[in-house]
Amino acid sequence: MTMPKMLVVATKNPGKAREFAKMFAQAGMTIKTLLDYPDARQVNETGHSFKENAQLKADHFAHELQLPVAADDSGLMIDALHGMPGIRSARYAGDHNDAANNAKVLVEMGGLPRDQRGATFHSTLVLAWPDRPTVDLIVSGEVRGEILTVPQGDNDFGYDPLFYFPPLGKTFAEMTPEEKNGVSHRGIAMRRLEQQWPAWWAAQEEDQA
Ligand SMILES: O=c1nc[nH]c2c1ncn2[C@H]1C[C@H](O)[C@@H](COP(=O)(O)OP(=O)(O)OP(=O)(O)O)O1
Ligand SMILES: [Mg+2]
Repeated sequence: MTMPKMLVVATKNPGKAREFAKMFAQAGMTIKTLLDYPDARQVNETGHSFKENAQLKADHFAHELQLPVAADDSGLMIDALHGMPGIRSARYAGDHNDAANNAKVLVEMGGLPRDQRGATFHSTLVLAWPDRPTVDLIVSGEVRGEILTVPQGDNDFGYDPLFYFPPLGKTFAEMTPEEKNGVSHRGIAMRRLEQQWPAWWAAQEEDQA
């Protein structure tokens, strides 16, 4: 079976792009992202679950680019907010404004004590072959943590400065890329994808031949 040296990850988020570049490099692959295809037609994330949105993005961009594509839909589910912002994480307080989103989380959680600040980061990854939406490969990963009352750390990706991971005693924004990939929702999903994609890929290529 022949795995490609290059894969398109259908994301416009530079934080995700950075993490995927590193993780795929370890698997011997380089990636392109939507930042490399500025003219690609966009898609609205109208799904009702991480899985639906990841599938929507993967299928749309596989068709649009006529290439195999991986997509990630992810977000933060806060216990005390009944799972919000969840699939609305990117647009919780305004479109893709990380600072405003973080500020809104802090306001909504008010002065809740530490034992009521639990949260889950979720990532669903979908690998899609152009125009064959029924054979998507789907994996997911989750990690538990606590929402701090004050942001901590320099990594500027999304909710990372608020997400404290007790086993390492720091927030995702205070971790090295290796540390974060080692424990994160996206890292877990990625390792599940790595186990499954060679067989999946071979089956798609066989189908095409
Ligand atoms: O590891 C993470 N560390 C911090 N924040 C994170 C993480 N993972 C997801 N998040 C946040 C970012 C965004 O507010 C939302 C994802 O929304 P989501 O639609 O999947 O991504 P996006 O719109 O930023 O980029 P795109 O859809 O082009 O991949 O959750
Ligand atoms: Mg999005």
